[in-house]
Amino acid sequence: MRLLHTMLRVGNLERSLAFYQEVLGMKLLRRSNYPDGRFTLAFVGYGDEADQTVLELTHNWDTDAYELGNAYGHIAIEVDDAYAACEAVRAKGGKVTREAGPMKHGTTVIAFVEDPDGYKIEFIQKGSRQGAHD
Ligand SMILES: C[C@@H](O)C(=O)SC[C@H](NC(=O)CC[C@H](N)C(=O)O)C(=O)NCC(=O)O
Ligand code: NI
Repeated sequence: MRLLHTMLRVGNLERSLAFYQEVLGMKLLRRSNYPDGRFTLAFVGYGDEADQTVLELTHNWDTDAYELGNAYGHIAIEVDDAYAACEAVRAKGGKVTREAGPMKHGTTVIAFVEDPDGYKIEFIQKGSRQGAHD
């Protein structure tokens, strides 16, 4: 078995596709409209679904916003340099909600940004994990 995708409901698909492609550098892998169900699915990621876990952005045509609640955590992306990744996101108009640096109570270098719907996305700096727990 392997992880195939994480599904996120988004309020505005074009806005989300612009963010995931232009700000986070993902590729639009496929997109399908389901007129009978009045929704569109768009799969985005850093490589083919045959060997990479991807995001499934779900746009319900009649819903333009969601309550994310307090249970959702984040999606994590590995980056070479979390500090530089945050600067790049800012330069492209993205929102950094937690600056890069060692995580609280641990050593892994992380940062958080938010997507247009408010979903948190974690940057984890490659090779920064030293602690046994993190
Ligand atoms: C290792 C990396 O993938 C993490 O996500 S750890 C990030 C860390 N998580 C927590 O603290 C979880 C417990 C917390 N009470 C919760 O429910 O979110 C985190 O968010 N650290 C914050 C920071 O600023 O370092
Ligand atoms: Ni995490």
